[in-house]
Amino acid sequence: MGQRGSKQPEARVLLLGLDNAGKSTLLYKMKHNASVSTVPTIGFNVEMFEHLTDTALLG
Ligand SMILES: Nc1nc2c(ncn2[C@@H]2O[C@H](COP(=O)(O)OP(=O)(O)OP(=O)(O)O)[C@@H](O)[C@H]2O)c(=O)[nH]1
Ligand SMILES: [Mg+2]
Repeated sequence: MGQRGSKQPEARVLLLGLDNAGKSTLLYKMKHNASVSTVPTIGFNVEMFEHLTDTALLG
């Protein structure tokens, strides 16, 4: 994610929520742009992905 010199900003995002809230579903939807079936997460999920942002919105 984010090569050196890239103008695309990097961010580390912590996604917190109650059990069964849809955290994993949202994570994999953003990563793969697809709806995936999930099982309850033991521990935590860590994923890296690129997501184009509208830099104008970021200032
Ligand atoms: N109706 C509806 N169901 C959703 C939505 N997002 C997720 N679900 C369903 O909610 C259930 C739990 O989703 P997960 O993504 O596994 O939830 P989680 O927060 O990761 O759960 P834990 O890992 O157990 O904490 C699954 O059956 C999903 O299909 C949504 O936006 N709408
Ligand atoms: Mg989960």
